[in-house]
Amino acid sequence: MNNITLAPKPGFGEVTIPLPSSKSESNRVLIIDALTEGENDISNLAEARDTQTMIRLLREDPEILDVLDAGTTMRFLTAYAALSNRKKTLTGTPRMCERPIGILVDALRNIGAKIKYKGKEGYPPLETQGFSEQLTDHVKIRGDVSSQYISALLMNAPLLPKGLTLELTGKIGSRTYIEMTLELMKQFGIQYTFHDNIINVPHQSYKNTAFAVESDWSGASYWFSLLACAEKGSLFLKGLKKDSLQGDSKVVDIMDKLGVQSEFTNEGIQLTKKPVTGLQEFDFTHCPDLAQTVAVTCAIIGQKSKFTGLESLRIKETDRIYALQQELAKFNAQLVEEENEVFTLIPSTGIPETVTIHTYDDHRMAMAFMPLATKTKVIIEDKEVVNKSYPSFWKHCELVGVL
Ligand SMILES: O=C(O)C1=C[C@@H](OP(=O)(O)O)[C@@H](O)[C@H](O)C1
Ligand SMILES: C=C(OP(=O)(O)O)C(=O)O
Repeated sequence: MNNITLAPKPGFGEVTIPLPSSKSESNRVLIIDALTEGENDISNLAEARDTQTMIRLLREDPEILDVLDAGTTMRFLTAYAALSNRKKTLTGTPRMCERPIGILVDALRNIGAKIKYKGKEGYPPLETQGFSEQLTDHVKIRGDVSSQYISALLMNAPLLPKGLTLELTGKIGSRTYIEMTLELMKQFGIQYTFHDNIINVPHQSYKNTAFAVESDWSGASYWFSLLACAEKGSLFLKGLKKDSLQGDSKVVDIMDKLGVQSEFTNEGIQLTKKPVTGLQEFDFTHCPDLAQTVAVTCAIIGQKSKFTGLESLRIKETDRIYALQQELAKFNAQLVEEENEVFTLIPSTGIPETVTIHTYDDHRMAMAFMPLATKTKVIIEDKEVVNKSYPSFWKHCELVGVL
């Protein structure tokens, strides 16, 4: 494994970070593009491996779709292949084959798709075996496991002969990602309604359009965190917009409490330091990808806080709760489960001279712990892990001098 060593760097001057494009937006517009007749003018697609994998699999159209470790690619391509009557095998990394997909497969089978598991029931690998007749236009689906199942169904819904009504049951998690899907569909000409827990998409066609993918707010979060942890500095993050499709733009409000002030300009967002405000409570139900960033920030800046909405973290690239607990402990911070799904983040009581961070095949573990370099020497195991969403991450670290 290829380690990377970050030099202690308490502060920096005024630095501009170019930022990558959003893989979530990219992977949606790629599926929508595949479902549109004619040509869309799509620009600024993400360099993320998850997106490059999606592009390659759609272009080369192989019999075996190996998505590697990309959750959206797995879920979106499963629904796409199943409902467009393509016979494909979908597989991925060993971890991908531990990430559940049964809720999506059950919904697709209810609609009329034939799907067979090739290993364990409810998990990849699986085979889509054809779709000849739509059996129903009303499907109930749990909203509390992964919104990606819902997004996957929604994007295909307009092309179903009878359209589709989804009734979401239970708590709805990652709702902002469902809204992102619907808003993008709308930009490509689709009409829908979403009231309470019912989403209705009538049968209709996607319209050709021009679309430029936005910069990635999840990737931006690490720079907010770096500034929160630094003694001094200011950062300009290019390409972020105030009215974003991405729920992770919530990082602006979260980091405002943790000592980072944001000011939007036409080109992006200017970050400066400000005082931290008291004991904090953070709910990650609709922005789960920010949890690691915020946990590490609080641990470093000495901010005790309460975390909820972490349920989906256990089925992501790794069990992110376990991974956080292990790695935070290396600099004497803790993420303690108090009662059912309520956690307390207890900040560091002392940072050792060198900390080595294990990344558990999870890009966000590597990136979230980078700001620890404001306090000490940090060795991050497996530098390539960031390629999943942010291949230029280490290059951007050079701009602030932690590398
Ligand atoms: O739809 C998407 O683009 C995503 C949805 C979220 O997953 P869940 O819906 O499984 O929480 C998020 O964690 C993931 O990084 C990207
Ligand atoms: C959870 C993530 O991705 P996915 O589920 O698409 O693999 C992520 O990028 O943090």
